[in-house]
Amino acid sequence: MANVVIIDDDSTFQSLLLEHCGLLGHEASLAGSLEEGKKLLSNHQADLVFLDVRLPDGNGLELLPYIHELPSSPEVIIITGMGDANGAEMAIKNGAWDYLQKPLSRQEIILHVKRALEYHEKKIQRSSHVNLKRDEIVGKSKALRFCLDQVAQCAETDSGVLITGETGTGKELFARAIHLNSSRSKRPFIVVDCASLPENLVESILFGHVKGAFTGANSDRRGLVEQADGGTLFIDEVGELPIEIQKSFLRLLQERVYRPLGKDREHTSDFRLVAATNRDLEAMVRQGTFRSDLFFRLNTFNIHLPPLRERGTDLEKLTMNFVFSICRRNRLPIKGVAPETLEALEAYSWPGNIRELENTLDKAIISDPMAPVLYPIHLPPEIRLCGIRSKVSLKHEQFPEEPSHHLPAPTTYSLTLPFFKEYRRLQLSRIEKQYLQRLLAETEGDGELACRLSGLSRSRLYGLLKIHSLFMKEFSSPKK
Ligand SMILES: Nc1ncnc2c1ncn2[C@@H]1O[C@H](COP(=O)(O)OP(=O)(O)OP(=O)(O)O)[C@@H](O)[C@H]1O
Repeated sequence: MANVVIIDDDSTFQSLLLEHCGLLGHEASLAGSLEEGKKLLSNHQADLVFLDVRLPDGNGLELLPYIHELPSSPEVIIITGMGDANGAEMAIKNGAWDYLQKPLSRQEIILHVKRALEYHEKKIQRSSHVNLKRDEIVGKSKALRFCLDQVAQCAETDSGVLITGETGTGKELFARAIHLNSSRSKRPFIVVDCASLPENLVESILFGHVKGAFTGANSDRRGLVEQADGGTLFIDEVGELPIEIQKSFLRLLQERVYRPLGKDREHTSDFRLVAATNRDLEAMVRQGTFRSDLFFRLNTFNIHLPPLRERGTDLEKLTMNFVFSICRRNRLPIKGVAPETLEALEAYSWPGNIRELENTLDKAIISDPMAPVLYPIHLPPEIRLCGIRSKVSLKHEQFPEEPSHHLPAPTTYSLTLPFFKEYRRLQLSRIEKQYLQRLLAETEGDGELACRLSGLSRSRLYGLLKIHSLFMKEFSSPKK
């Protein structure tokens, strides 16, 4: 039995859908407006949503991004009374299952409900993260979850995979996760780093050689391709593979045969290929520095890892994990992370991605090993500056209604909580400052009015403004 949510204010259509969902053995719930629909979806594990475009309190399509983020990731069928091509485009771009126009016949309703739910069930089975071994992959942003779904998809097949993404985004980590989740997980995972292959030894390292095959070949050597037999061969930095070797490499991928140097017989190896690059292989093909046939062979299934700056809350999770493991590795007490430090880390663009984050935290912790909390002062100047710049630009924005608490979800801080006193002091100071800034803005610098509104005495208000480096023109010097 599946859960269907119907968000439509048309009572005839509501009853029609209710009746047919019931006949198919599914449970259906009703909402007549955007607001009701949102409430219903937040309390229901929906599998399928029928969403009307014209609702009394707005356009139904506005709900799409929200629905997309729901943990049950339901399918959405957009219903509209009149054809609207722009709406359809937006709906499809936002991942809607279908876009239908009223009136709908009984058969049409049954067909669409059945198809969408069948697809949904398969999707859920495929992307079940419960069984996916994530290795050390930290994060649960939407962008990362999408890549994990792709790993789950690959796990069921033996096809080649090309992982792309900027440096330090975790390409090797993902390659290992693909191996770990595949039927080859008990066999070797062999890494070939094309960027560090000495040009004159590429063939020998990949394919092996027999003693005496060339000057310096003092003994037989098994190549990496042979070692990968039965397992996974991970070709890292494949864009660096010399053009001269690309031809024999293509043959290896097509036929799984190779010839060790000095042997007259060809050998076979049964490996799964996973390749990775931070270079634009298509551009290299256009420039003639990468073979197009090899590119097409590698690019059977592509996983593109997003840069850290596009992973939202993952940065905080990664930071907490790294701080914990770096402190453990160096036998230091586990440090806390001040909210300002997180803000500075979040404001930085991380061209070196997760590797750069880990290295930065490593240096920050070692620079002051006994400090119980990591403050911005421990960070490199360029990252601190980003934090300061973002704070300055925030000042120009409207003040938030509620003070932001910046206490991460309990799980993220469970082992790296800052000291209570320190945390309390920082939060109080932040809230005080926000209050004072708002007071200054609302009273437009009128000291008397500010005292009346806030209930603070003149000297207390002056003192607080001074602490927070704020300025009110009528308070340039306190009255004695
Ligand atoms: N999601 C993640 N969770 C935890 N650690 C991660 C994650 N992604 C990457 N890392 C860590 O970041 C570092 C860099 O990852 P990795 O070597 O896999 O990146 P890469 O994309 O292959 O880099 P390059 O392109 O430079 O070879 C490693 O220490 C890895 O463990």
